[in-house]
Amino acid sequence: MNSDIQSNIESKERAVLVGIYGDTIDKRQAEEYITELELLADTAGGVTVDKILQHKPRPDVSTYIGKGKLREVRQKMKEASADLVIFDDDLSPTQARNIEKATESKVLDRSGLILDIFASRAKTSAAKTQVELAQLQYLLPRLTRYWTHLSRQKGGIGTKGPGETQIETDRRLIGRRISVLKEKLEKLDNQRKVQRKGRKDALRVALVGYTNAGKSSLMNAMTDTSVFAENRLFATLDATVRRLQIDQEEVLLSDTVGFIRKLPHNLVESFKSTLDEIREADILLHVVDVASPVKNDYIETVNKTLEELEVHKKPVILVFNKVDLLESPQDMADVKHQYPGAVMVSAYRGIGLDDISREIKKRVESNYLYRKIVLPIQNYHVVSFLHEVAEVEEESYDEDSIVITCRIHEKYSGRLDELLRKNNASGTDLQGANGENHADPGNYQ
Ligand SMILES: Nc1nc2c(ncn2[C@@H]2O[C@H](COP(=O)(O)OP(=O)(O)OP(=O)(O)O)[C@@H](O)[C@H]2O)c(=O)[nH]1
Ligand SMILES: [Mg+2]
Repeated sequence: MNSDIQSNIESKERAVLVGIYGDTIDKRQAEEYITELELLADTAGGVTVDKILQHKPRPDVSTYIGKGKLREVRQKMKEASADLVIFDDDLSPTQARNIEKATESKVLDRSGLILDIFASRAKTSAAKTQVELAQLQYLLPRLTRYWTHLSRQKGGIGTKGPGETQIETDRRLIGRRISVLKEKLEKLDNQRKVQRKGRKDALRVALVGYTNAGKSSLMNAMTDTSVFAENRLFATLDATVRRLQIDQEEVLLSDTVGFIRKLPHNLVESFKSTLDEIREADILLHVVDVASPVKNDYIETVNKTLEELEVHKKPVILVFNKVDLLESPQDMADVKHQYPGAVMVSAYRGIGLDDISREIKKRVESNYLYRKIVLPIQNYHVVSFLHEVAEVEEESYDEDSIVITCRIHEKYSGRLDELLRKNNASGTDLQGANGENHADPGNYQ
């Protein structure tokens, strides 16, 4: 065997995972969550040697699990020669300190682990800056001698990112570093805004979903490109945008960072620019791993995150990916029954991709209005605005007016109405794309 690989395996940190269940989550969910934590630990380069679940309706304020259970954890860690203990929840700085004292080993919580993965995965300057900011904000309240000292000196999981010297310096320095990073992010954000202006007219579609659902794979399948995808969590940290043509419609498809249960709050904040892709999208494709036994939980987590981002009112197309993994046609029928509007696809096999395009088209059509605009003559800037943003179908001029019939996206309605108001013009809604007749809301004479 290659000696590098050998040493890599040997150097893997051994982790014991700990979680609780009771009031808010039942045992089955807790088991799924701790399996997810195992995958997170694996993604971070660790190996899980034991998993411990305790029935405990509410976490203990000072030690999270009970004192007796903590002794058991310590014992099991010794037996399994574990290097660290990872909790499937966020620990308060006090809890973390107490647990560390009691177990005499490195302690990590869910946020710390996720931050560590993000740190090792960040490639671009923006992602690196965002992760460092989130890490420092996470670290600041935990910056006490004992905990930091022990955790940091041992190296390994939970210690990637800002180096030892930075962390050991006093809070003021970290505070200053935080402002510098924030400034840097603001600059990057402005640059992105400028870039985005150039593409404002195309339809914007964003892939969102739980981590590992197959968003990047779907992006690749739909656009015939190769965006990094793998069976580990958080393969994608930066938004990638690709062009796509659906009939005549030009579509910009963006891949985004995956969501996860209890995504650290400051991490969500610091990924603002990535999440702007979602905020600015016209349509969201919510990708779900259809083969997961906890897909309903995933859907719920994603919906909650979308709500937190205040984008839940956007049109969403639910896309069940990985249908190739379903064992029977009945499984497929069950999902269809539970989620009637959803699209069933396989990024691997290229199944159902046309259905996604068809759904996108359907949503787009329902967003267009047919309008007849009557303008006093010489209002050429209104004419050129219409030519810029709408599909002009008829245009006629006589001595005192210009009459234009056009198909216009509803997102321009506000701007158009304002222009009409300012210019003493009138706009009549003709027929919506869905065949309804609309009353005339826009006579501004
Ligand atoms: N069987 C099967 N596996 C798939 C399919 N699509 C994606 N996968 C696998 O699922 C895993 C995750 O895929 P990604 O495309 O990286 O998922 P993602 O949603 O972009 O994940 P993050 O970027 O980590 O949030 C990879 O191992 C893919 O190969 C599919 O249609 N069928
Ligand atoms: Mg991805």
